[in-house]
Amino acid sequence: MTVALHPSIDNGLKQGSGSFAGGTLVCKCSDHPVKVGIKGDVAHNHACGCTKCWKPQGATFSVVAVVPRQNVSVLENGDKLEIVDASAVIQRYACKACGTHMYGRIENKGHPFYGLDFIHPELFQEQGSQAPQFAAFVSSVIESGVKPEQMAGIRSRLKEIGLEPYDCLSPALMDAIATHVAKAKAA
Ligand SMILES: N[C@@H](CCC(=O)N[C@@H](CS)C(=O)NCC(=O)O)C(=O)O
Ligand SMILES: [Zn+2]
Ligand SMILES: [Zn+2]
Repeated sequence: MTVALHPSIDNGLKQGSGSFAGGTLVCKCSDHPVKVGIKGDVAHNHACGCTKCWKPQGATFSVVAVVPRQNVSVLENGDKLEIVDASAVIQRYACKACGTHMYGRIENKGHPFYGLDFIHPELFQEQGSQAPQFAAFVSSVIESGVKPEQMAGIRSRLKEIGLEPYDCLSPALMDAIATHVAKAKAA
């Protein structure tokens, strides 16, 4: 049996249209779902193995991407949202009823990713947003109960579907973070 990573990638990556104009993220509630509007396409979409990012039932990885925070607006039933952990760097707004994380926001203006919100593209009603580009925090899945001996199979399945596995973020994002830190130190 192949390793289950996440339902939206287990049958292979679905490439984005390249011209996704944005759409609406909808939580899992059948009654009064939370709806969040997103303008434009997502960026840096990736699978994340960390314990903090929301995953659907049975998934080993989260699929998460960023959008400019000004492109995010709560459209309906925002009273159902609560911050999962106010002390986390990323404040994740989840539906109190179904637990789905609708967006994550960084309030620390000095953070390298300040200005970007984290969202889960699988919650779009619409098709065509950017496909995942890589897998991050892969070793962290062990913290959720994956056995270390399963890791070789997980990494090889990620590579097979075209997601290079990293145990932190991708080199491009790690370089962007380090560049931000170096500039802040020099200032
Ligand atoms: N090994 C840790 C890693 C957590 C972590 O650092 N997650 C990254 C990727 S989402 C992060 O930026 N977290 C900031 C936050 O969760 O606020 C875990 O799995 O809990
Ligand atoms: Zn809900
Ligand atoms: Zn994560």
